[in-house]
Amino acid sequence: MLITNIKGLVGVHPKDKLLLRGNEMSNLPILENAWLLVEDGLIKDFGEMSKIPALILNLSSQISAKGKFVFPSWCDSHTHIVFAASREEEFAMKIQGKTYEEIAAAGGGILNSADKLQHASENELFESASSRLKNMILQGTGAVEIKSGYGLTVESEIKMLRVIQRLKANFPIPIKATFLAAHAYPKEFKDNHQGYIDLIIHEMLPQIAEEKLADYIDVFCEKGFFSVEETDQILKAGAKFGLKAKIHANQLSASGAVEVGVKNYAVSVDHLEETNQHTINSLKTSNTIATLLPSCSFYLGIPFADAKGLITENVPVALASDYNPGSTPSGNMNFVVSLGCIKLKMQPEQAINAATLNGAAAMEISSEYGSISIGKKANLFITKPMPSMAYLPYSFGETQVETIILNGEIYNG
Ligand SMILES: N=CN[C@@H](CCC(=O)O)C(=O)O
Ligand SMILES: [Zn+2]
Repeated sequence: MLITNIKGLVGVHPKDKLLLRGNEMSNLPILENAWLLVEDGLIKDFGEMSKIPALILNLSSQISAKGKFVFPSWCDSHTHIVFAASREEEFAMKIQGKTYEEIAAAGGGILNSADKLQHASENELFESASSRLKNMILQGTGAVEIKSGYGLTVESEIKMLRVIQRLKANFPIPIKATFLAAHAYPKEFKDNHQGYIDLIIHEMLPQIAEEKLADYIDVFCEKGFFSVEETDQILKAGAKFGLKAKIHANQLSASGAVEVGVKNYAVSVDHLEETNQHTINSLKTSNTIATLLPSCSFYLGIPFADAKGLITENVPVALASDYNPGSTPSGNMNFVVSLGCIKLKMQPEQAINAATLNGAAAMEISSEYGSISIGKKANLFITKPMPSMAYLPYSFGETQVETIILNGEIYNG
């Protein structure tokens, strides 16, 4: 497949650039008036139209992208798209002024989702997650991480991870699975935290490792959920089974979650709405990525993370959707990138890098995805005609994504 007359080929980073931090985040290389050749699902070559080799121009399968931009697909490194039911009754409670913590304490929140998921069949979960994933892909997402965490029993956590495994087998994009049984304490373990942690460590983890059902381990480290000490214990147990950490940190309070993540070599610490200088200091000398989820802040009305502070201090920042039924009922990465600019005050270049190359890095797949480089997977999208690259985040709420290409082939859903 040959794409010609591309107004702007976005994100042509050198192939060995696997993660961006500091000033590098402002550098989004764009090749103007370009062509791109795809072969065997990979980016074979690209260049300027004025220098296109005649041999290539004779290829039969050509797409003209006149006036349009080509982007690497969004890499969404934090989602919870396997769930049994939406929670719009909580939406109404939120509008009345109830906080996330109050809704959870009133039996809503994660436990509400867990109750519904425990009663859903694997097939039902697969069907509904497939439809969400298909919609995300049609909005430009070409790599995704998906968490368990609405099971909260051995059987239902495994059920969720099996659904993710089926999604991996049935979708043409890379999918990473994260084991998040430490998402909330089930009611029966409310006063017996160690009992539930033991269940995670001694019952769930061995089975998950045995069946290779997860790539990462996650903990919701937060007041009222899992303490720093409990998080440490669970992450260390996960590491023994070969699962690296990606954790929910500093969403509602600066509780020491980021620090325990860094201490356990987390690939990423996610959320960070409650960022302070201490949080930033603990990250700046580590290899941990700060994954920010601005559509969660937008929906819950909680603070937006300090993206600028993190970038200034050389911390690599990724953007992800956090798609879930409670705090972010949307997987639209175009909106996430717009919010990155509008609310996190990231420049369009920074936000796009954060949602592509750094998102891929937060799933440890940036050697194959997240930028336009020769030899990388051809997961891309072509926009509608646009005046400039920045028009995409600028025109929030209106999709600019027109054609999806996955593994070098057009994807129609
Ligand atoms: N904070 C923890 N987990 C999700 C929300 C889960 C839910 O409310 O169902 C999040 O990332 O925002
Ligand atoms: Zn989350």
